[in-house]
Amino acid sequence: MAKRRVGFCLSDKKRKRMNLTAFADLCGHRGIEVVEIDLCRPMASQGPFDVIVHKLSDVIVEAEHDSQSQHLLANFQEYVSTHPDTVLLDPLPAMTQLLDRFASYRIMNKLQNSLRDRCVCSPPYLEINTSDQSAIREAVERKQLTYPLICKTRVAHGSRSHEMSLIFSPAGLSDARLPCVLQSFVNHGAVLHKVFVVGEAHFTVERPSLKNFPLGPCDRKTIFFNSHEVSKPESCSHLTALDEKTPRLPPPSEDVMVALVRELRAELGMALFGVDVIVNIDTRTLTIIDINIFPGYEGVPQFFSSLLSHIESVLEHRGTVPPPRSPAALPHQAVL
Ligand SMILES: Nc1ncnc2c1ncn2[C@@H]1O[C@H](COP(=O)(O)OP(=O)(O)OP(=O)(O)O)[C@@H](O)[C@H]1O
Ligand SMILES: O=P(O)(O)O[C@H]1[C@H](O)[C@@H](O)[C@H](OP(=O)(O)O)[C@@H](OP(=O)(O)O)[C@H]1O
Ligand SMILES: [Mg+2]
Repeated sequence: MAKRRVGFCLSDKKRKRMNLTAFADLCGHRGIEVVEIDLCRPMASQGPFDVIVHKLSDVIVEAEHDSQSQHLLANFQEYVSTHPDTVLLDPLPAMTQLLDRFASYRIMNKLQNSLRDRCVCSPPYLEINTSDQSAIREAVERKQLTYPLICKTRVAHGSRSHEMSLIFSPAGLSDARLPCVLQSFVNHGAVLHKVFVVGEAHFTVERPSLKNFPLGPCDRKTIFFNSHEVSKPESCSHLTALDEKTPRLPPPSEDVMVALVRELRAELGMALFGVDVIVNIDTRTLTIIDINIFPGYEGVPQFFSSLLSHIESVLEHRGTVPPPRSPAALPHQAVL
């Protein structure tokens, strides 16, 4: 059989972090050649590719204002449109929607409707595009968002997207940096469950997370933080330190996780993504707070073998994959 070629299009940081060289060795033993794609050179001269695995989130975000990134992206898109048989992990429109929290929160909201009987939800939120303080206060009340609120940048990926804040009162709303989402903070005992999906497989790891806060407005100053300081495996922050008396909740049931991943996989039409969930300490409801494109899979020793199996399965079933559900049917959400 002719050698199959899989191109990888990753940032230097991502390539090193995932140890692509080690993965290429593993693939070599199965007759699959791994090629590192250089987006600065025409892609056609580096092909052909049976599959391309990529994380172009930084390039897509930069291409909004940077002509060099626009050229890199155009090079990629040109190859994709002229080689329709090449399978993309993942399709560009599917992953691009997750770059925008306005879009990904609509997906989370939709998911909570389809998984209602499984007691899965996502916290109420607002899309904020205006600096009109009275309009924001009014919308927070109308939508019955509860304080504290967590404020997240509209752009969901890249180095600037992890700067967040906790807002404790209507007066603190002026600290929100636009455009952003405001989301009700849910007490969850400082435990984050990161679900990492690779094709048909998924793995859950526990991470530190923000500690509990008293419910309701108070005159505390806004807390600014970087999400990577609180929810990486090595994170050790005063914002995650729980009172020792706080009881630990049992982990979410695997049945519910399976249902959640199945629904999300179909909804997104993606194979490499992560979903972050917490368990509400008052209602025990499984609460979705974030969906990530091609995450780090830290703490998942099966990542390489699962990725290889998925690539082999894609190669085997090429041309017979059902199309993803249309992203058009998302509920309307007022933007402020
Ligand atoms: N609604 C919420 N209620 C309680 N805690 C939350 C909520 N949303 C986020 N958090 C906390 O803030 C952290 C960062 O949130 P989020 O996952 O949305 O950020 P991110 O920058 O997109 O993270 P990632 O690195 O996974 O992409 C979470 O790990 C969790 O500790
Ligand atoms: O595996 P987890 O802990 O979920 O962390 C991921 C974050 O969720 C992603 O947001 C990071 O991607 P960006 O650097 O594109 O934001 C992603 O960066 P990476 O693409 O360099 O792996 C990871 O930091
Ligand atoms: Mg994220």
